[in-house]
Amino acid sequence: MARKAAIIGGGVIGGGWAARFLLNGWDVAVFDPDPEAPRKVGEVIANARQALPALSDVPMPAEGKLSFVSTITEAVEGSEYIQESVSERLDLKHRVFAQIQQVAPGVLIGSSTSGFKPSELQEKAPEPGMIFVAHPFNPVYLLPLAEVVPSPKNPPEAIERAKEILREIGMFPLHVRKEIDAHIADRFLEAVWREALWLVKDGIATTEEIDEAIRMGFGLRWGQMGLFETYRVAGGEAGMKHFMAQFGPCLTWPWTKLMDVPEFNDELVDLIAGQSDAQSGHHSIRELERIRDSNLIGFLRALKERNWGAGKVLREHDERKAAAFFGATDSAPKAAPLEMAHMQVLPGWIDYNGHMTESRYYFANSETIDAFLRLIGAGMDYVAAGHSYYSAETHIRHLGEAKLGDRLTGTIQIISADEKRFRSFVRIMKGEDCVATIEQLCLHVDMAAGKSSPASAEVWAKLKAVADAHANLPLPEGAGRAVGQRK
Ligand SMILES: NC(=O)C1=CN([C@@H]2O[C@H](COP(=O)(O)OP(=O)(O)OC[C@H]3O[C@@H](n4cnc5c(N)ncnc54)[C@H](O)[C@@H]3O)[C@@H](O)[C@H]2O)C=CC1
Ligand SMILES: C[N+](C)(C)CC(=O)CC(=O)[O-]
Repeated sequence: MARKAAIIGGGVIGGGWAARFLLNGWDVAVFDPDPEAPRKVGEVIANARQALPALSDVPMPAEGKLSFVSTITEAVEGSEYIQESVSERLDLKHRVFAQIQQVAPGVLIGSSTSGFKPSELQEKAPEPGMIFVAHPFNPVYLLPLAEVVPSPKNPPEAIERAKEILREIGMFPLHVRKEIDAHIADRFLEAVWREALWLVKDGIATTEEIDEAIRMGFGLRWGQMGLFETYRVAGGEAGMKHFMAQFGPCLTWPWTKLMDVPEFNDELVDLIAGQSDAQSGHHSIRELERIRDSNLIGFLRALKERNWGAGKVLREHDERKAAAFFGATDSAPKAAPLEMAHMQVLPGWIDYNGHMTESRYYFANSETIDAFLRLIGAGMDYVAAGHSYYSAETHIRHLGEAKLGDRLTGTIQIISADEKRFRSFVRIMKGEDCVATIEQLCLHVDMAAGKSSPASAEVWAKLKAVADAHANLPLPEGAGRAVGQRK
């Protein structure tokens, strides 16, 4: 049976949490008194369905069941985990915790609060030890960070359990050891935000110029190395000490107005909102969300390729999903092609006919097969130990066109398999359209001996599990075709 999470508060952040749990196979019950909440959450989930699977190189678990309920009691009933994401007001959060704990004693309650300390959230609660901060980042379904902030009242084992649940849904729980207003990351964001407000208010820069200063430079650096590692490199061969010596004196120069906050009034709001409208008002918020998500996917996939930073978290999550895929009987392979690879058509893939060049279809097949090989345990470790699968024969059919920027998905169906070989049928999908099929025979090889050999028992068991499940599928249209054969 699927595990259940309750999401209390279905706004921007609650919707993101709902999507993350749901797409990782949990049932989700959302409670929010706003009658618009189901629509809003639905739109966030629709975006997430386009985005999150594109980060995965193993089949996603079957989506959980989503329900919108009319009471907190219904939401938390049977829930293993509760995430509170109501508006940022302490009195409201206290009321919500009291209602939850009346009916769900002993259940973990993470709060999305951007700034309240856990000891503040726990005041007057019947079970303070079950309430802690789990502060996410928008979009919650793509960004892995969740700052987990306990107070001394939280039993360490409860916090460890919460961190494990967050890992299971692909997040990176950062344990904040000492509670502090606004945790770690929001202190940072607040500092940058205040500085930016000053720059606009003082007429130094527009909202657009500030955004360019971030996204054309240090914003790109931060996404992959953070602050300290970046500055260490900036110190040159002499490293961090040299960097500090060179830039330390700036600390006493007027390089920041941090503690001096601009007066928050209508004039400031109009100034910022007006410039922001001029900068980005030609896009709807949903459009901006989709642009943001697609950029993040490209960026995160590049990091995943390098097994670096947030990309490492994605790989670890894939490993967990792969283990679950062959583990529990209810998540065993199903009689359906497996969605294995996600790609985007890049400029270098386009030929003189203005569409994706033929060699890239072979590449797309390789991406799909390689992901499948990793899934069945025949990834790079297996190769390093001297065994691999080699391609023996391939037949590509071009059925449609892929153009620059198109997002493609590679699915695989195993037509037949034994200990020494498998015959696969890969479909390269552009949305609902199949733009190409690639049929291939792969042979298992002992690389030192240079000849075919039976796969290891573990690899064969997994390959057989998929082949057995796919044996119930009809033979794909086009399988076994020869070049030039009439339909
Ligand atoms: N928006 C952001 O960028 C981030 C916000 N957060 C935090 O997440 C929490 C939620 O923020 P947002 O989603 O941005 O706000 P939001 O305004 O989009 O959503 C808040 C939701 O809470 C609902 N709500 C109000 N009273 C409720 C109650 N008694 N029971 C259930 N739902 C109730 C509202 O109807 C609304 O849909 C806040 O604590 C915020 O600090 C955390 C990370 C980022
Ligand atoms: C602006 N904010 C304080 C609500 C931001 C966050 O809490 C995190 C984020 O997603 O930027």
